[in-house]
Amino acid sequence: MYTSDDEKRLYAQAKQLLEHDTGNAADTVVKLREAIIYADWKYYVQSAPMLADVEYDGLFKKLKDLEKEHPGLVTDDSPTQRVAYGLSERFPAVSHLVPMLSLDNTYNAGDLTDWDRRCRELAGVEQVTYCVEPKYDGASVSVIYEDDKLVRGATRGDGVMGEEVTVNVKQIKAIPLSAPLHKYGIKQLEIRGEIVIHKKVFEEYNRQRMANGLEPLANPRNAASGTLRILDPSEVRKRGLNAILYSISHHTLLPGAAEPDVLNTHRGSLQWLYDMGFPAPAREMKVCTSIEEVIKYCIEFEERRDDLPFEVDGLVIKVNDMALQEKMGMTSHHPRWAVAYKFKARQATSKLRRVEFQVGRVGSVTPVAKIDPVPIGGVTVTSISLFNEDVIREKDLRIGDTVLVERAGDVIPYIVKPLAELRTGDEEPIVFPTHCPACGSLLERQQEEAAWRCINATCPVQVTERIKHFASKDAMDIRSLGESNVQKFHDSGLLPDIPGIYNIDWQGVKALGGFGEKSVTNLQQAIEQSKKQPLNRVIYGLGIRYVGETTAKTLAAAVGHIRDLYEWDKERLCTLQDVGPKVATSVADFFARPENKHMIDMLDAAGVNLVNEHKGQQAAEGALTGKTFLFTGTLSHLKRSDAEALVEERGGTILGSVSSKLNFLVVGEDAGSKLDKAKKLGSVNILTEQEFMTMVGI
Ligand SMILES: NC(=O)c1ccc[n+]([C@@H]2O[C@H](COP(=O)([O-])OP(=O)(O)OC[C@H]3O[C@@H](n4cnc5c(N)ncnc54)[C@H](O)[C@@H]3O)[C@@H](O)[C@H]2O)c1
Ligand SMILES: [Zn+2]
Repeated sequence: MYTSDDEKRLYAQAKQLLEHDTGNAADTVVKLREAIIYADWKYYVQSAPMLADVEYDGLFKKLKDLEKEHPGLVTDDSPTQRVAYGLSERFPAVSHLVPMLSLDNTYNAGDLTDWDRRCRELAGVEQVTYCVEPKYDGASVSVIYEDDKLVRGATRGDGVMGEEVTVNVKQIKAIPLSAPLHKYGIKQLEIRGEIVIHKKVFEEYNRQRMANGLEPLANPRNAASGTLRILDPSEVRKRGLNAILYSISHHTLLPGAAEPDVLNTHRGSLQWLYDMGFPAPAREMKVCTSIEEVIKYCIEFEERRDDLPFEVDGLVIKVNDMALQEKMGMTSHHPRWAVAYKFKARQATSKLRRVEFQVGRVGSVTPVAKIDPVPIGGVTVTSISLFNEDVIREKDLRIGDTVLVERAGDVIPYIVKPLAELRTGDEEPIVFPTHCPACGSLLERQQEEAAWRCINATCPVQVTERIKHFASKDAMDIRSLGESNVQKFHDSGLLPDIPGIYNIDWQGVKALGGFGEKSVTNLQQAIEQSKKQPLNRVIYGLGIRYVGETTAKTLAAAVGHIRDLYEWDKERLCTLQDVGPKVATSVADFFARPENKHMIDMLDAAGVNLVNEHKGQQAAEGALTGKTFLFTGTLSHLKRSDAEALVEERGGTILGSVSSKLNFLVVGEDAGSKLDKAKKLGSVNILTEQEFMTMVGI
């Protein structure tokens, strides 16, 4: 449909339209339409989005605004006049009882306030009650029940006609095959919802695809919509789809029956569906009586988005009163009584300019992509780790490529893929160095390892990285000795190695300039204090390969003095919890090396604590040993990370999800599906935050 030259031109056109307005409205409208139609094709037909969602929405809004200003420029085939894309010829087409529309979008508090004002004007009331619910990122579906039986399931298709996928919908266990509708006087009921795929199921599915040499799917949405349209229902069943049914779009009554009251409000209808066994978001929904409350909830919810089992790309705000909804009506594109509040974008495109190779503290060489700065999810991204050479090869990345970048929540940004269709032929391969960029030693790669390593123990970059790690927050926590100070001191010969921290020539520091009396005193104090840190922090700070904070705690707990570890061989180390052969080998090698023993002697001489006074007391102290915990919802007294630390300090373990292995679920405000699941299991002890605090004695 599009040649590769077309694709390049349209991509450039879209980017240009986003950046500046061309003067001529008629011309801009044509260009916007062209770009949007192309983006739609990439997104819906090819499932390979070319633009980030915000960019697409930005183009769409520009077109809408221009058309509003110049109504004469609106054409019938403008994307603003279309409901949606997405009909294939694989399944029979069926008409929806009520069109399945899109949603209008908002991105910030200001947009929401404007929308609220328009709502109140349209509704002709002073105050509107809203229901706020998650905007599930999956594939929309419409299901119809008649005479208590599920009779039809359909995709959204073009909004008017959808694909009939009843057999596949019946494979989804969350969707009841029957419901007692007659009891409420209902003959026919059409419900709208979203077919979703659990994040964990999605990850597993992608792992399998990759194991079979297939490219992983970009997101759970594509996985859900793809699966719904598979021709083999038994395959659909295997994929573990889930569903959320979030609104009643149509109903007819049995002859003589009265309209059930529950259908007077959106909230009432969701509760009713939920009580009948439908997967309605009755628990996840919040009723708000003002837009300020809506805004507050939206902001809070966005922070928790990553805790949810499903992908959520925003919230949907709906007018609660059904009579008002009716009164407000819809445009050809979206209902006027609902709006989406979209979370910060997680994807964007940028150009890969070059790749730098960075040496880490254990000598592994990591390729880091330098891209044109691009804002994603509230931060500007310029550098992205590419992990290792294999990742570069698998993704077939080249210098000069346009790349799709994603940054999800706290997760570090990564390159999803290059947009190969935009290549001009001038792209260049990424050449991995054969020698260490810091010291020039020949790099080595062990067979079972992904990374190339510099094995020169005195490699200058490795040395500074090790010092930085030792001083870092989770290790010795020497606050004033940040990364830039370490670098500065090392470069001036004042900080040759880790023990050197305790032997800094302060006159030399003062001579460097930039350090006042006060900052030197602060630094000295921070260094002095670090001498008292517990042994596990020292062990973690030494930067032994594969020894993270947890393993460092295990090692420290097992000995009375760090030198005791000199006597531990691999077999004995393997008897410790969570220590496998790989970790054991690394630990044993570390403590066998004379230079490391020398370093420990130096730390000892400097007065750094190397003993564990609590050896043997661990069991007594570990009041929660063997117990598992999980926190959900918003805690009001404790920070989540502090609460988790309280459990771990007492020997307990934090789990990632609710399962039969979970002993205690601590529930904060607005707890969601985890609480429901725990209640369902019945074996989990549910605690309030206060009960938890009493339990741990604070
Ligand atoms: N990146 C691109 O190139 C590109 C191209 C085309 C479209 N898009 C994206 O797709 C969007 C348009 O897609 P759309 O028309 O599906 O609209 P949408 O994704 O903005 O919202 C509408 C959909 O939200 C879903 N939804 C989830 N939870 C819901 C709930 N609780 N209540 C009501 N609806 C809920 C429904 O399936 C509904 O169809 C654009 O805004 C854009 O972000 C991106
Ligand atoms: Zn080196």
